[in-house]
Amino acid sequence: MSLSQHARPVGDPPAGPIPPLPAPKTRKSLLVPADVSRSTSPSNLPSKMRTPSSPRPSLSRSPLSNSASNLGSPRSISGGRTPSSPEKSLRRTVSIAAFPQPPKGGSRPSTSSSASGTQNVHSSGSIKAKRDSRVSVRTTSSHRSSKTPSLLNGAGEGKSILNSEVRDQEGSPSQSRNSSAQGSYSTSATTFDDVEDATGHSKSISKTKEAKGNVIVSVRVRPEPGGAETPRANGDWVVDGRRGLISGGGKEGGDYTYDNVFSTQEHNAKVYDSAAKRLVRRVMEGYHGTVFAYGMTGTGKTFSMQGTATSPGVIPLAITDIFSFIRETPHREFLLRVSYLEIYNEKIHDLLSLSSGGAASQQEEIKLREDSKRGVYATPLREEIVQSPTQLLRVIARGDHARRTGSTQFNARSSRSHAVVQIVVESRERAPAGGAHDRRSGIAPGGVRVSTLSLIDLAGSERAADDKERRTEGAHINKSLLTLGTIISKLSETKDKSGDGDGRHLPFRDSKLTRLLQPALSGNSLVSILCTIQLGGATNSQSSETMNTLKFASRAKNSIVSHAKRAEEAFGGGGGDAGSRVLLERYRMEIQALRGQLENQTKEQAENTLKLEEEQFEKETQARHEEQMLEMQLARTALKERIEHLNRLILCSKSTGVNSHGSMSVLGRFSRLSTTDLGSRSLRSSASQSTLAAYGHPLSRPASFLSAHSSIEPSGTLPLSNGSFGNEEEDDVMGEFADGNASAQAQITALQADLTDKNRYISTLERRLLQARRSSQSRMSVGAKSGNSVSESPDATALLREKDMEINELRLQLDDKDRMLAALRSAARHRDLAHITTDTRPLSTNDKPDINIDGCPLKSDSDGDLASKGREAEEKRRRSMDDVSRILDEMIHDRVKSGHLVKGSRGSVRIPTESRRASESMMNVQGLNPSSTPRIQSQMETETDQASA
Ligand SMILES: Nc1ncnc2c1ncn2[C@@H]1O[C@H](COP(=O)(O)OP(=O)(O)OP(=O)(O)O)[C@@H](O)[C@H]1O
Repeated sequence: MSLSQHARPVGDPPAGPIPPLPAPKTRKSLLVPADVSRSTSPSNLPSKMRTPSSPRPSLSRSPLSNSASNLGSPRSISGGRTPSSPEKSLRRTVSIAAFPQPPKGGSRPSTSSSASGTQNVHSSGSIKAKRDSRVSVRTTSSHRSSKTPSLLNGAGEGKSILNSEVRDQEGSPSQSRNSSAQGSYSTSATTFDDVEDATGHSKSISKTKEAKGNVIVSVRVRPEPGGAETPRANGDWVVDGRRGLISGGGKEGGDYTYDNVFSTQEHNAKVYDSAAKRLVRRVMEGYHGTVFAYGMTGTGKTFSMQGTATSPGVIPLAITDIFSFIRETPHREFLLRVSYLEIYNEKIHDLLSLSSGGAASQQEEIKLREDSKRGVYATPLREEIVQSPTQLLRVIARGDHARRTGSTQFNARSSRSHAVVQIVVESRERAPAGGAHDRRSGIAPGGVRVSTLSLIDLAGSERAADDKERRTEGAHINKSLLTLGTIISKLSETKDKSGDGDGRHLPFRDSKLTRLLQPALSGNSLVSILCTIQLGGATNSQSSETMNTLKFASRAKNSIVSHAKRAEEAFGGGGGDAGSRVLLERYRMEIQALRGQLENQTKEQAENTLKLEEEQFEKETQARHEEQMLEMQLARTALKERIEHLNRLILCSKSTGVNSHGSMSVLGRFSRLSTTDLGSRSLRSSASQSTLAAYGHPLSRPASFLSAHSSIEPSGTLPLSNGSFGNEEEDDVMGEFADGNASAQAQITALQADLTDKNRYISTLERRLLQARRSSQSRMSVGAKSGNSVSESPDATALLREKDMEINELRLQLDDKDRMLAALRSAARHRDLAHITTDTRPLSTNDKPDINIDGCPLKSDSDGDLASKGREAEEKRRRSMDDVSRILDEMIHDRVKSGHLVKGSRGSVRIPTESRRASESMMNVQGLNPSSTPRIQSQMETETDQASA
């Protein structure tokens, strides 16, 4: 929420509560000058620096000469003002020559050329800078000693200031920044040896010192807006960055010593290096750390914490360092999550959940809870896991955008809330079993370590505001800061009494800010407090705020004792909130679980693929079988047709084979059977025999014999001559046809019966085909599962052999049929010959046929009539025989032509090999038992030979 700018006349009397001011423990030295004019230090204001809230017309501004050309040479800076009086030009010196150059290209400025020595804020409004003969251009404001184990690498005692020469050699880090191998942005401070960790003990360091060293208090003096000189009204102030000393402030003032004092020329990079860098690295090693900026509104808290694009502040530099540390620590893995909240009017808002407009009303109320492991924490709070500095900076920038700001008397864009960035660092050894102990970081292998870095930009204290909204905000801000001040004061009292400040009786709950800061203030965390002041405050309230800030900083330095310990390593498998909070471990477990799932899925997939392949194979097999079935069906149809055809032929032959004397039965064409061996079985019966065997019927089924006639077409029905079959059966049959009318009826009946028989036969064949297919299928699938081909299976081989045999049998049967055909032809010829003989013999009454050729009883007429009728009948019969022979010849010719039959050398016909192949598909037809085949074959061969002869 951006609030409208509110201009307020300078010099309004302060209003609102101010923190109580316990007597500072620092010595008071300087006299308060009656007329302190503002003097200003050079300000290297970055281009994107915020503009002051309102110009102060009362201030005389004098842009300070701060060009690079001024660097390196002592100079006296004279502002636009004339010094009011020479006696107020006090002894202060400032190494103006060491003022930093403006940052170039957005990179962090080198602080090697930063100001050092003392800075005298001259009452005359000018700054006299004298180069300290002993001191180089380096600042001496921090790092008293690099060989102490504390956060400061030195005693936290503000007054234990070492000789500047020593500090220059040892304590002050090289200000140059360089890029690491990975291109990371690191400072010289990263190369500091951690004595405590390297040696593994800190025997020589007293506990108190260490505890004190875990709290850093720094004061940063903000340059006057627009480079104006410090007004003289507030007395002379001496800022000695090298000694960490600020002294002055008139009779209210005194000498205040801190861990770091940053003069107006110090850049953010320098501030970070001295005040926060070490703490940040400690956080990466497992300590909790809190950095907060405290000070009056407009003094540069946000500037120090956030910085600008050209001069990044503590937060972006900490982020850079966090990722540098991660890169430099390959043996550990890290997980970072960040949250960002603000306390506005004593309410907590999640800045990462807020839209840029700051839709706070829609948010769930965020409360503070306390947990033995986590300490005090806000919930529910959005946490974002970040993987890169850019990502982290973007998240924070989003929060910044949502933060409430408004215009105050001293700051056009004043933060109206306390903002807390929390970066939770989870880390663990990459190879827990490896045992590679990192000496530099001192991190032992184990579980997950969780530490928190809190970066807090407090809202500025403000005494008065005209605007109601500002007043409300100011009241809340002041109340929380007052509580903070109270706690700090009480901490020092408690410490003085009991020796430790466990905070049992401290009013942490009086404000959300102090509640949130409780773990840090109670000693669980490393603490760095950055107090910002503006020495050239034109108003009483400003100078009083400055004094308050200085006193607060002093109290904090003396009161807060930190016993921060490295966070214990937690294992995600363990219960409890702490365990469940360890995201790194949880993620690792999740990854493991997911990996397991993935493996299972891969297995399942493989199984499914196998199944699919099997199914595919089965489908293919089925398709093959269907093809085979079709082939078999075709073959069956062909066979059926052939049987029908042969039956037709048999009927023809039978009808033609009957003569009036019965000397030539239907089988008479087979001369041996019909004339010489009437008692023997006819070919028809032989054929039927095999057919019946195939049916599984007993041989004694006359109907089946007749079935041979069934397929004959009514038109093709031939009249039987008066004759009988050579056996009883045949006689009976003949009897049926003896009468013309009856014979038609009988023929129909016989045909129907035959048809039934044939159908039954066909269905039997179909059944067997089906059975054969099924058994073949099951065998094939068994073969496929066992990985063997069907042909390799002994069952399959046996089956094939069986089928082969059946095929052979079928072939033989077909041969039988062919031979029968040949025999029929031969019989027809024989009968013709016999007929010629009959023609020469006179007909006698005895010879009269009982039936005519049509099968009708002959009428008893005169002899002449009878003779003539007999001749006619004979003539008819001969014609019909000729017709039959012709038809047979034509059929055979057709067959030969079409390749279904092959003519032998002696005129015999046989089935060609190719045609036989078709019958191979009948391999599954089981039960066609050619038991009589050899005999028939021999008979037929004989007949065929005779016929061809
Ligand atoms: N060290 C500095 N060098 C240059 N400019 C500074 C410095 N400190 C502060 N400023 C400028 O002063 C103005 C106010 O600073 P900033 O907003 O950081 O103050 P603040 O303490 O955060 O105020 P508030 O409490 O009202 O938020 C900004 O324009 C900022 O750029």
